Amino acid sequence: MTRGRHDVGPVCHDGRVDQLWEILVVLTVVLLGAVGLAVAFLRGKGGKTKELPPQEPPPAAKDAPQRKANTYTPSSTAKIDTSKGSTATAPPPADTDERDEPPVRSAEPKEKVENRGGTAVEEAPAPVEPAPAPPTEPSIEEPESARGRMTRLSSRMAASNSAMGKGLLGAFSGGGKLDESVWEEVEDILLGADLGVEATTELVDNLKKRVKTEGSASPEQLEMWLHEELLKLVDPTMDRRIAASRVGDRPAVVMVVGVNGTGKTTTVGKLARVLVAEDKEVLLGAADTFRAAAADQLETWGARVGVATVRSEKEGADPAAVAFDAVKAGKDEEVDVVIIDTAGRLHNKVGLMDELSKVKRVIEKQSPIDECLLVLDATTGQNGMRQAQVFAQAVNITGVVLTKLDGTAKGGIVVLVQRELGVPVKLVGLGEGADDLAPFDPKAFVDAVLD
Ligand SMILES: Nc1nc2c(ncn2[C@@H]2O[C@H](COP(=O)(O)OP(=O)(O)OP(=O)(O)O)[C@@H](O)[C@H]2O)c(=O)[nH]1
Repeated sequence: MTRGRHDVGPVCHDGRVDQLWEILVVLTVVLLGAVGLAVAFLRGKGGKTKELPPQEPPPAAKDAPQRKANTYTPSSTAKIDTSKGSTATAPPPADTDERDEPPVRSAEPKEKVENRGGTAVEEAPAPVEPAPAPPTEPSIEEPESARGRMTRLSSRMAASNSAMGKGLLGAFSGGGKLDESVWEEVEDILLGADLGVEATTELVDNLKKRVKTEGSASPEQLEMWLHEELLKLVDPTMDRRIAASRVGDRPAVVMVVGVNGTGKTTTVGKLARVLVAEDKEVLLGAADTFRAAAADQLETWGARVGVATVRSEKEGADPAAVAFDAVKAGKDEEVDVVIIDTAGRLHNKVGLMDELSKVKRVIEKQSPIDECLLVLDATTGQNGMRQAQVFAQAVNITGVVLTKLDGTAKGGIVVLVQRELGVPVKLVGLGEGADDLAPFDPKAFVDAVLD
């Protein structure tokens, strides 16, 4: 028994131990299961994509300055920022995991990257091979050189003035039979072309004299004399140079005046192009503060050829103050020439003339005015001449720009205006194109009219 008990004893003891082990195993399994569930639960929760707060735009985009209008800031440079399109930089890395990769240059222009704002990171353009920078977008136009423009544009003058030339040559085609009716016809044609009474009489008288001296004349001979007499009237001896080079240690100052609609602002823009083509440093002054859009128009003209514009952001600002600032800036920046656009319209004529005189006086506190160009619309004929006289009383006109000569058969206005004002036509506008302004060449003009 004892043995049995003894025998049984250990068996009983072993059984309890087994039970204890079973309980322990079950407990362990339950505990592990609970831990597993907890971990799974936590994982499941944390495994979901965390909603990120809205991303800030990449620093490059956020901090990049807004593209400024081409407005001159006297304290900084007179040149506009011509680097548009040339400073394209790689966008910031799309993901922190990729930061170790070498920086690449974005194939896209910087502007586009900036415009995307916060989404730029996710939509970063595919990097391109780190290669030489892509060619920059040409943002500055290269204006046509002034030389040869008259030749290019003379066909436009010929087209509109061919009636005058054809009429004159037709009148003389009879050769020797030059009776009074022929001379009257010639006079009518010249007067119709706005040559003016004085110049017309002079030309006809001179031709009559030559015919009288020679006894008779062939149509070819008459054509040659007509050419010579017209050229004499247009006067190739006048100095038609534009004062656009530095005078000593200051820039040349060019003031542009004229009635609104004659093409003044357009002419200032075109003139800037002519001068840029001649490697001049130009600064524009938008002193036409009467018409709100005039400064924008001028600024756009300038920006096309990399020329800055001094302007006021305030509509109706004092034009004299703008002109003063422009000339001062031109001096500070040591440009070659400052061109000032002025208003052509005010509530009344006296007001306009007073304003122009004031602009002139105020500019002269900074610098003498080297050139004062009057812009005249060739299509307005005698009416334009009356306007010219009014301007000539307010400011000292040194030259005339005759615009829209492409659209008129009245080319004789060139002679008339020079005679009435005693100043040369220096430039002619022969179209709406940016480079359709040419230095006036008397011979090319007469050739275009008669050929
Ligand atoms: N056909 C032709 N059109 C021209 C010429 N010059 C200027 N124009 C046009 O004339 C119109 C008036 O030009 P603007 O420069 O705005 O005239 P503006 O004298 O400055 O006018 P305001 O600013 O109102 O004083 C524009 O449509 C020009 O394109 C030219 O030589 N030929």
